Amino acid sequence: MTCTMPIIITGGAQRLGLACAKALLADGFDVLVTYRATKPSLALLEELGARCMYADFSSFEGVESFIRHIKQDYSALRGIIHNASEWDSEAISPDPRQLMEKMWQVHVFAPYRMNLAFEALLYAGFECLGKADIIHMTDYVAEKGSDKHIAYASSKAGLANLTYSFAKRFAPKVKVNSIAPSLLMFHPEDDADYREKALNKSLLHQAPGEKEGVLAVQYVLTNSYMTGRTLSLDGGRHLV
Ligand SMILES: NC(=O)C1=CN([C@@H]2O[C@H](COP(=O)(O)OP(=O)(O)OC[C@H]3O[C@@H](n4cnc5c(N)ncnc54)[C@H](OP(=O)(O)O)[C@@H]3O)[C@@H](O)[C@H]2O)C=CC1
Ligand SMILES: Nc1nc2c(c(=O)[nH]1)N=C([C@H](O)[C@@H](O)CO)CN2
Repeated sequence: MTCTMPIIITGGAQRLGLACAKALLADGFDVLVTYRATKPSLALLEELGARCMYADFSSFEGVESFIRHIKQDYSALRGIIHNASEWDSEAISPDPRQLMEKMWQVHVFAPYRMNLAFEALLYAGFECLGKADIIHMTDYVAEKGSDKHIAYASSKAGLANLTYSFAKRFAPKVKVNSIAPSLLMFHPEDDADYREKALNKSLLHQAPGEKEGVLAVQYVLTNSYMTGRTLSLDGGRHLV
């Protein structure tokens, strides 16, 4: 059993999760990142002081195994950021049952099961540090739906709803909030036409990058009077 009280970032070996891990390490947090595929970023994170733990949330057993490892190694947690996600579409996933199960497994069941399992550890973190947080990384489409990512959007809406229930259940010790981004960053393979259309979906016409997601996480973690809420990061997309 170690004496650190980490904040867990699921799926933290790339893009937003990685940027959050680096920023929170610089802010002085103990950071534990979960990864599935091995990536060069893991060595860098370990060099910076993070612990990197393999976890695959695509099965019930994978979630249970991760919970067992955390409970074995820690008696308290500063928090958990449910960032792990897959943005699968109906176009690339022809089997509706498989797609829906996959999206709800990673975006709803895994966070739900972990939140319940880590209740006592989060309370212990609160007793020691005076703060404990759960952050759900949802999506703008949880509110509006998406014609090309129907199952994905529904599962992010499920995750958004968990925010309300866990905020009630864990109050006043653990704050539970969502961050709901719209476009943060493109993928290298996105073509010019796609990029233009995506940028035009918001009032601010930006793909702001990881840094805006990081700032949102830092705000939620610093804040002491916000729970059961969603911080929207969408460039005013709801007004277009
Ligand atoms: N990027 C954007 O513009 C937007 C992002 N968001 C949300 O913000 C968050 C971060 O986005 P982004 O950085 O782009 O995410 P990415 O898709 O780039 O990364 C997600 C991470 O989750 C991990 N992951 C996926 N499935 C599983 C699983 N079953 N078990 C364990 N780990 C898993 C992946 O690991 P591996 O590669 O090893 O599978 C990967 O490291 C996500 O929740 C996303 O939905 C919302 C709106 C816009
Ligand atoms: N897990 C992921 N979720 C999302 C991603 C992603 O790359 N991984 N990307 C998006 C898009 O940026 C979209 O918001 C605009 O094209 C949404 N969710």
